[in-house]
Amino acid sequence: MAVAKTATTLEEMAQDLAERASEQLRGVFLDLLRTGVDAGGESLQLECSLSGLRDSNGASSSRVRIASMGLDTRVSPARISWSPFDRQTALTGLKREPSRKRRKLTDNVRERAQGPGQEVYKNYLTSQPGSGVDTALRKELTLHDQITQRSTVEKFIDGIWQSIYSGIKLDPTEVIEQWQAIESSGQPRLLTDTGTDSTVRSTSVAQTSFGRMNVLTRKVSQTSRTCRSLEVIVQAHWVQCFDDRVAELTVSLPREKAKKQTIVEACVDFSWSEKELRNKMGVWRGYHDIALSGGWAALVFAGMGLYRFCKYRSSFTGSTFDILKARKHRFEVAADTLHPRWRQLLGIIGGPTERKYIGHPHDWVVAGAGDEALPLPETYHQWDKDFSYTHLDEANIDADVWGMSDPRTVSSPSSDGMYTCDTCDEHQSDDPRANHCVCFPNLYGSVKAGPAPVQVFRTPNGKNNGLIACCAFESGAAIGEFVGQITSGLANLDVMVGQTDSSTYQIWQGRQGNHTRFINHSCHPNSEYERFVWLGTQRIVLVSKGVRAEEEITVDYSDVYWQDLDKVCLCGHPECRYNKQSRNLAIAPAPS
Ligand SMILES: C[S@@+](CC[C@H](N)C(=O)[O-])C[C@H]1O[C@@H](n2cnc3c(N)ncnc32)[C@H](O)[C@@H]1O
Repeated sequence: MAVAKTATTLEEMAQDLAERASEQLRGVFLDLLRTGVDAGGESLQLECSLSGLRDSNGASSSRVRIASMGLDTRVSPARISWSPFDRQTALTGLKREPSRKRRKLTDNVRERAQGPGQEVYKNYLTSQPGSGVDTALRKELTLHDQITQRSTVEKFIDGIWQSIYSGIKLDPTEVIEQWQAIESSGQPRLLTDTGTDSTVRSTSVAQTSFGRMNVLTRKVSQTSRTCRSLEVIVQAHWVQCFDDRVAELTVSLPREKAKKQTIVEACVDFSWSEKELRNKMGVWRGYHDIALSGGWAALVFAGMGLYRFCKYRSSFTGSTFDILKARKHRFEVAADTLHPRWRQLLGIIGGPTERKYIGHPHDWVVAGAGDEALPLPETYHQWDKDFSYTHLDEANIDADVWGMSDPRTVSSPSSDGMYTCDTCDEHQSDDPRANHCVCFPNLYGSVKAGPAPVQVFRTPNGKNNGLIACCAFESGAAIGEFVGQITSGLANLDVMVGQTDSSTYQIWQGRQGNHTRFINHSCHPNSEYERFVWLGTQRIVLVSKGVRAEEEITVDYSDVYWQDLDKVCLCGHPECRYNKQSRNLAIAPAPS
């Protein structure tokens, strides 16, 4: 392949090819491993190279390896070793120094470790003691680690979920407020005001200015994020207007001429060269296509990777758009319920600003690919016409049963008024500045993390609703506390039984609780309940055993639950203990 282009373009092309090839090679090997290929104890190497490249003097350079993957079937389980785009070799091959831009773009190692949605993979890397990220990436990865690597599309979708579930606040009024603050005084007001913001509670001079700087930085970052969203909305909409103008001109002109004339009109208005406009248009069309398939929420909440995703377009395939289409209503449920004002941003292009999904995120049950979400009560009407569900953040004690006492209490504070964690031995406190226990930081002791990135979904196989993970939960991460009404004496209802040295209690979630209420049983679950004591009170926490994005979250309800139940388990696992066959066999074993 002879290439005669500028260094930047060539490097970009090599990077683009490397990314595509790496993804393909990995897929090929993973498919082989999944089908149980018998490579006869061999070590195989698959390589992808660029050859015929010329350096700046026009001389041929050596072959440049852009991706390589090894499969070692001599070990069990078979291992894949992966060498991504080797910038050093590639650029030596091209006899050119990496440009500053390229250095950033090709630094996929760091991006892989830091990009949104990389929790599972990131933890693999950081769990290698003393290993630098670069060396860790080159380490041999097990099949499981390889599978948990996310494709470009999956990473992009992770980015959307992460920003929807993060604390970012997208609100056009913020932009106006910040602008007015600058215009009215020309001073950085937050730095000179006495400050009434609740986050500014400092005492020393440095603390005071740090606190104010925190507030200013938060507000400006938020404003900038909102502006960026406005920018991509306008640019995506511009593409629609461009297409409409071309269509209009096509009535009297051949299509190519109509397009050309529309570009010229735009260049005049933008004061840009045609090349500049065409480059921008390519990216903006990407924004337009994302909004068209995944809805405006997908575009507005796209993470940091949006520009890159649209610039390189290596994942712009029909299946990517199908994946986004399938999630459109799911993104909207989360965006509407967690960011009630986000649709106001669409006002800038005269788009619809009315919220579609109102209420709590779990007031809605997301349905099959591309279907609108259903109101939660509707999904229980066949059993209870008046079904309603109260969302709780904390357990609620049934005073008729327990009066003013909490049956979950297991210990009192020590003489200094502090509680110590019996797992990590550190002080616990609801004040993040005084807390040292890091056992479940997304649930206790830290600044409250946002809601867990999970949705109630319609199961396709007769279990009614279930809980689906939008993002991966690495093994050991808390998915939520089992929150409901703390009571006792209920019979014939699904309850969690809790026990301390002095009492036995039930947690009932039938009509009040949190998302853990919707978790189904599996004989091969991906999460489990753990007891944990927070501030002297027993808590039951749902902990991941390694949940992947888009997977149903399940637990094992235990044999005690199923024993005398007149029900069949629908978990579908090959080793299901309570499916129709297992139950029939248990009742009438086949004659030997
Ligand atoms: C705590 S709820 C889970 C959410 C429930 N699917 C719903 O729609 O409300 C427990 C109930 O879900 C159903 N369920 C959970 N796991 C199941 C499984 N593996 N097979 C069949 N039904 C299941 C049973 O009806 C069970 O009583």
